[in-house]
Amino acid sequence: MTVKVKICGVRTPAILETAVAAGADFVGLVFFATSPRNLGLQEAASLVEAARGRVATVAVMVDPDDALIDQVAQTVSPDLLQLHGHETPERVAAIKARTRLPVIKAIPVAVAADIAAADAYAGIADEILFDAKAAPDAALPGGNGVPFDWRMLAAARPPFGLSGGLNPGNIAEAVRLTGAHLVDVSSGVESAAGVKDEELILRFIQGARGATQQQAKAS
Ligand SMILES: O=C(O)c1ccccc1N[C@@H]1O[C@H](COP(=O)(O)O)[C@@H](O)[C@H]1O
Repeated sequence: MTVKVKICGVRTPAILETAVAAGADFVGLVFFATSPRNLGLQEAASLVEAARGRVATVAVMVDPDDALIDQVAQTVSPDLLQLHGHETPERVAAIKARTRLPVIKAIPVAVAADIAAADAYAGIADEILFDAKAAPDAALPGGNGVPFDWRMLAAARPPFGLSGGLNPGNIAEAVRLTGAHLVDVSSGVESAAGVKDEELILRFIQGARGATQQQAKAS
């Protein structure tokens, strides 16, 4: 199994090129006003145009209303959507029907019981992404660079994605321990909030690929 890698919070053409050259499968474009990775619609549309056919683009949104969904779908035209808020299964289904785009649904995890929340999205979300639940006083619902205890994912139904505090130093262990088929990183490949680092992106993707090979040998 080859682990898919998503580099989230891409904001510049140069970092898009780094992610493509390093072999990323997905790049994430964030639409969340208070995030240091937030993008305007036109900036994002330019990045999607440059990415088309080379790496899949994911629009990351948090409890978006229909107006934002329509603006992103029509102006930016990403390949997928990532819903990172409190979207119910019904809302996810409605957004999919409205946009005809595949949806990644983030499930926040703090305690083992949180894993079961994913079940309600079976057959609705195209991908489940287990992410660390943000602290109540956190400014962002995601993208905080904080991991959760991956051992809780023993109760998760594969396939699933993993995010939250991943970085070049822990990605190999994360893949080996969880068996995630998709890994998603933002803070862990940044030199400062919202500033992606080319070297960290390269090392992260190499670490994910290396872990895949070891896992394949062991099975
Ligand atoms: O990255 C952001 O700014 C962001 C804002 C709002 C919702 C989600 C966001 N990012 C997602 O958060 C996780 C974990 O990120 P990190 O690696 O711990 O920094 C990841 O799925 C991002 O797509």
